[in-house]
Parts: sequence; structure tokens; C-alpha cells
Amino acid sequence: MGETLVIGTRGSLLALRQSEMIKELLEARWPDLHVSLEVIKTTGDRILDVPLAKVGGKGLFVKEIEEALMGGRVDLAVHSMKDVPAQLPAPLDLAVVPAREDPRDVLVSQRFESLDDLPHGAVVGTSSLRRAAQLLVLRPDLCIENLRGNLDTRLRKVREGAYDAVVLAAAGLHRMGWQDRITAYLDPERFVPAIGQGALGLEIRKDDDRVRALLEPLHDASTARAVAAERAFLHTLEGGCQVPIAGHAVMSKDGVVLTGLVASLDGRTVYRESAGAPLGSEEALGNDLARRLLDAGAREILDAIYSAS
Ligand SMILES: NCc1[nH]cc(CCC(=O)O)c1CC(=O)O
Repeated sequence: MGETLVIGTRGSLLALRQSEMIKELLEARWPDLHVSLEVIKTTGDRILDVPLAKVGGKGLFVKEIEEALMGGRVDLAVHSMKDVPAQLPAPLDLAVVPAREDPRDVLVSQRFESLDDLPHGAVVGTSSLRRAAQLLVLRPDLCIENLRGNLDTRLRKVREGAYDAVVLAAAGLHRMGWQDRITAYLDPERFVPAIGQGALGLEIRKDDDRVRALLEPLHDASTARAVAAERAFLHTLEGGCQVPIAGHAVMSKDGVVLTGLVASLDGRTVYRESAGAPLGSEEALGNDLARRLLDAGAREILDAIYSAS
């Protein structure tokens, strides 16, 4: 009998797929290692009929898994990075960040070819305030309707015609092998992705050197830098996934360029800027860009949203 490692995971098809992928990579790299999955139900999985923005609180999809990690019931949590709040519990560490999947959002529609092709007043389903606000920036005439549920549920609802289109993350569809459902990729300059979208975060106990060493070969330094810039931006804005905030970093050989956006819920007011920095200054870049947006007027948008909720 070799070594064992237990992954704590949500039970959604996408979460299971992502955890399976990490299990396969680890077992391929360490032939004596046996990895098992332990499914944990999170608050976000339990409350499916309420818009996430109304459920409130940060980390709805990670909290129970982090508790299992801290309690020693599991050794590793495989999260979608975009579900992980900027601030982690002190005993835990996002130790390893594997190479990023496609960070873009995509449009999925049965009848229309693109965002511009949607008819006036078309019904688009999303429960993301970020997606809703950016849809309204580009197409103020659209009718945004709340749509929660796992990826498979959302795809079924658009297929059944309950919505003219939905917006989803390319990464989830790619990982599930459902890329044939994608109608159009949205340009990340025009439709800015969520902080951490397309990246996974491997979370462990900070003092667990055994698991840290096992995961080490899966780390991608370039993705980690991009995500560090995006998460510093989020941290300084003090945002959860319940506010219309977007951030996307692109790495080059010698630097990083970060685009950040804060929009009002109706998409009528948008603050958006890009800035670059040399490698190694990702956190400062994210913090600075957030402060610039706050000073430009984003603070008023966020204050209004937080005081209303
Ligand atoms: N909000 C749920 C969620 N969390 C991560 C992904 C996609 C995978 C990723 O971004 O890595 C999704 C689905 C979606 O937004 O379409």
C-alpha cells in the first residue's frame, strides 16, 4: 500500500470533473499514490432557488470544504479559483495553481449567432451581476433573467428555449467536453472575465508539507502570477462574487497587463482601466488598479450595492 490523499470536492459534474483531472495528474506523476474523492455539499449547492447576490456572504461554494480541510477530514480542496474569496482562513493556503484553461466567457444560444445577433429585448439568463452588467453595457435592450443551477441545468434550460441565450465560462464547457454547445467566444477586452476564471486553486493546510510536495509539479508560475494580480485587485475592492466586478490579467515574457472593471447593476456606469507592471509586481499592480478605480468613482457604486444588501 502506497500513500493516500483525499480530495474534498463539491458534487456538481464540473467540480467532480475538475477533481478527477487533478487526481489523474497526481496519480500519473506519483505511481504509488492513491487519491480518493470525498463529496461535500456547500451552502451554494444547498440554496439553488435564490440569486447568489441575495444569499449573501462570501465563499458560498468553499466554506464547508475549507472546514473539512481544517478538521483534517480531507487533505486537498480543488476549487474553481473564481469561487474562492480573496481572503482565506489563516490555517489554509492556495498552495498550487495549475495552468489556466480558457478564461473567456461564451454565449450559448440555440437560434442566434452572437451577442449582436440577438433580437431587441431578447431574454438572456445569468445569475452573475458581472455578466448582467456587462451584457447591459453592450446591449441595454436585453432582458436579463436570473438563472442559477449547475452547468448542465443551465445548458438544458437554454436548449428547452426558456432563454434566448446564456453566458457561461468557456473553461467549464471545455473541461466537460461540451465545447460544441458554444455559440460565440466573448472578447475579454470587451467582456471582462471574472477574477480567477478558468483557473483552479489547490488549497491545503498551510503546515502540510507532505501534500505541498505532492502537488508541486502541477504548479504553473505564469497562471499563479496572473491570478495574484486579479485577486489583489478583488481584495482591495473588498468584493465577493456578489458585485459587478471583473478582472483579467494577461502575462507576457517580461510583464503582466491587468484590466479591471466595476459597473453599476444596470450597466449605465462603468469604470474600467488597464495597467501594466513588470513580473514580480502583480500584487502591487492589482492593488493600485483597484485604488484608481475606487478614486475614479467605483467606490460610490460599491457603497450603494453593499448598503442595499
Ligand atoms: N459560478 C460557477 C462556476 N465556477 C467556475 C465555473 C467555470 C469554470 C472556471 O471558471 O474555471 C463556473 C461556471 C460558469 O461560470 O459558467
